[in-house]
Amino acid sequence: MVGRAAAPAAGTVLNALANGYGSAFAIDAHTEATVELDGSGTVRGDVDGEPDADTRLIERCVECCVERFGDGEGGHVQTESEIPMASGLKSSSAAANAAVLATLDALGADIDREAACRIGVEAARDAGVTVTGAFDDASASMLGGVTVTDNTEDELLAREEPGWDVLVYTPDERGFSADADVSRCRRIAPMADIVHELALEGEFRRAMCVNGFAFCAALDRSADPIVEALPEAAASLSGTGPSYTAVGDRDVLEALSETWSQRKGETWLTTTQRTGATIR
Ligand SMILES: Nc1ncnc2c1ncn2[C@@H]1O[C@H](COP(=O)(O)OP(=O)(O)OP(=O)(O)O)[C@@H](O)[C@H]1O
Ligand SMILES: O=C(O)C1=C[C@@H](O)[C@@H](O)[C@H](O)C1
Repeated sequence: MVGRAAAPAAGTVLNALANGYGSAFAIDAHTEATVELDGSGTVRGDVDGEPDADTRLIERCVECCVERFGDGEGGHVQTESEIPMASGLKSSSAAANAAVLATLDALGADIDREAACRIGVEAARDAGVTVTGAFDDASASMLGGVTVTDNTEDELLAREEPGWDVLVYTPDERGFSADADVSRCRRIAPMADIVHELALEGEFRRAMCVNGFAFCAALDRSADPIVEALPEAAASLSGTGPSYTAVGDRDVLEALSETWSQRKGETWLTTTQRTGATIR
C-alpha cells in the first residue's frame, strides 16, 4: 500500500506564542511525502538529503493515521522538501500534512482536510516540535490561503485566498520553534491582541508589521528587514525565525530583494499558494 502527497510552506501574519491566536499564509514551496505500508508494525522515517534529521514527527503522523484508520500496519515514510528545515517557514507543518495525507491515501481512508490537519497537529504535539500545536501554520498549509486560528482550541476563525506576491529571506542559521523563549513571547500578548484584531478585520499587511516588530523584540532578532520593507511593502519575522517574509507589489518586492540579498542566506520571490495540500 503506497501513498504520496504534497503540502506547502507558510509565512506568518501572527505568531501564536504570545496569546494563543495565530495567522499564517501558504506559499508556493512544497514538501512531498511517500508512505509505503506493510505488516511490520513499526514505522521508519527518512528525510531525503538529511541523514541526521529528526524523523519522529513524520513517523508519529503515520502511526496516528494507522491507529485511527488502519489495522496495526508499519512501514516507511520519506519526505523530499524544497522548504529549509527549522527556518520559520513551517517545514514541520508541511511535512506533517504531507505525511498524514500520504498515509490516508495508502490506507484508502477518506476524511476532510481540516480533520486530516488536526491529526498532524496531534502528532506535532506528541513529537515535541511545537509550542501551541501550530494549528495556524498547519491549517494554512493544509487548506491554502491565509488562515486565522485559535491554537488553544484548534479552531479555524477565518480563511481567505489572497493572491499575494511574497519575498522570503532565509538566513543560513536554523531555529527550532520548541527552543523559543516562550515567557518573553507571552509578555508581548497586548501587542498580539492588536495583531489578532487586525487579522480578523482582513488588515493582514498592518498585522504582519506589528507582529514583526513585537516578535523581533521578544526573540532578540533584527527588525532591520522589516524597516527596509516599509512603507511600500509589509514584512514580518516568520514564525520564531530566522526567516522574514514581505508582501507587496511585485516591482516593490524586486527592489527589496536587492537589499535583502546583500545579507548572508537565500532571498527568493514567490507567491501565496491558494489550494493547499494534495494527494499526488
Ligand atoms: N521535511 C521534513 N521531513 C520530516 N520532518 C521534518 C521536515 N521538516 C521539518 N520536520 C520536523 O520539524 C522539526 C522542525 O520544526 P520547527 O517547528 O522547529 O521548524 P519550522 O516548522 O520550520 O519552524 P516554524 O514553526 O517557526 O515555522 C524538525 O526537527 C523535524 O522533526
Ligand atoms: O510551535 C508553535 O506553536 C508555533 C510556532 C511558530 O511557527 C508560530 O508562528 C506559530 O504561531 C506557533
